[in-house]
Amino acid sequence: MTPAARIAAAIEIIEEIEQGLKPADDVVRQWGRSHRFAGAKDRRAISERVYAVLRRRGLYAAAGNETPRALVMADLVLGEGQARDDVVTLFSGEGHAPAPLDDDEQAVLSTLMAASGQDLPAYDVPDFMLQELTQAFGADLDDALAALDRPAPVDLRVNTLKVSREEAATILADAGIDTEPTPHSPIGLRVKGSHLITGTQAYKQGLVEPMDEGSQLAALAVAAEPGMQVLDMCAGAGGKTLAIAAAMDNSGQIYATDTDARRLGNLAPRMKRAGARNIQPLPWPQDASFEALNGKCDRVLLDVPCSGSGSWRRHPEQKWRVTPDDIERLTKTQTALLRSAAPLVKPGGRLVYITCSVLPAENEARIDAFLEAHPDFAPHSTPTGPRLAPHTHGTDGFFIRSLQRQSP
Ligand SMILES: C[S@@+](CC[C@H](N)C(=O)[O-])C[C@H]1O[C@@H](n2cnc3c(N)ncnc32)[C@H](O)[C@@H]1O
Repeated sequence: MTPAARIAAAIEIIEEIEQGLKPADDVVRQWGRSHRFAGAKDRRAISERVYAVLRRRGLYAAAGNETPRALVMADLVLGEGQARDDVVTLFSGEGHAPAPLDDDEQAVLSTLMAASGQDLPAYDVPDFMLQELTQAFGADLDDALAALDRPAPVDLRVNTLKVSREEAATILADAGIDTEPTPHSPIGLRVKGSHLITGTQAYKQGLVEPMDEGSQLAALAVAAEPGMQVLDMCAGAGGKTLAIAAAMDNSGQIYATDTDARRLGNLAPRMKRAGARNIQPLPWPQDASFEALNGKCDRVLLDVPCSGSGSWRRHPEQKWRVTPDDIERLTKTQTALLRSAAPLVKPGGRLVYITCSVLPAENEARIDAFLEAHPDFAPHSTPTGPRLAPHTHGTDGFFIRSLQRQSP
């Protein structure tokens, strides 16, 4: 593909992402599948362009405007320092190049050429989030936001039901994939270079699963032990459920449930691949109550739905999709989930609340309110502390609080 055809492809992909219906990585992947003529280098270049735009979308939109074509022009000018004539040449309309710039776009290009650092907003985040982010990071705000804007590494969770971390690293190395141990998680490997992990035998045989190191640490913070009764109330497709099953060495019981039956349906094949035998998928009850588990659970995991603001490295499009109304709706759900989880924990057991958000409204504020209303729960320390973030741990942003139910 020519450079101009790659630009046209990036614009097409960004147009679909901007509709807000699908995660950006799904759109990029589907484009690759339906354009087989694009080689690996083309696909990489197109994907890099798309993500460069998504990571600086706020700044680019402020500097020019927010049509996908203008956002890509902004990346060429402000991200790469391309000259005006070169941009006009790329938008030639010839062959597979994007259509020529119209008069309005020529004007946007002039504005972009004149834009200087001082004209641009200091931070590429929605205004309504800035106060929360400042509260969360204080003097580290610049470092934290810069780290949330950088691409994330590919981390793998080693399935210790089948192999040790060292064995998995050797098997991957034999397949041409070099890794290094993750610095904080004892069950993680960080992949060096770019590889399609889901195509490897190690993945197909259930030896490794792609999982951010922060997510691994969050699952380990549940501190589930063999023989325990565990409820994973927001199991989704079971990423953390499977990590907990391995920590329990397949002994005891994990009930995995979710309001989204389709996502939960993806757990069964993953359990099979992982050789996890102590997980019981549980349909979400119509009355949203789990009376049979009242006071019986050693651990209840609440990996609650959240803004995803800790995962902007992987899902930069989320930054501009979440609205203040979403945050309000999410915090209500988080409060309701905490309330319904509390009675399920047995005395001496723990409720573990996890978000992949860095916003205090979804984190500290929820826990403070919960503890105020539930004096029978008290904070229990976790090895990493409550906050993980890219600038401090090299992980996605996570909030993890373990709350122990006191014996009467
Ligand atoms: C952060 S995701 C869970 C990810 C999963 N634990 C993992 O490790 O892959 C949050 C999950 O909460 C579920 N959810 C959304 N609203 C819910 C509700 N009111 N009650 C329970 N689960 C809910 C979503 O369907 C979603 O699967």
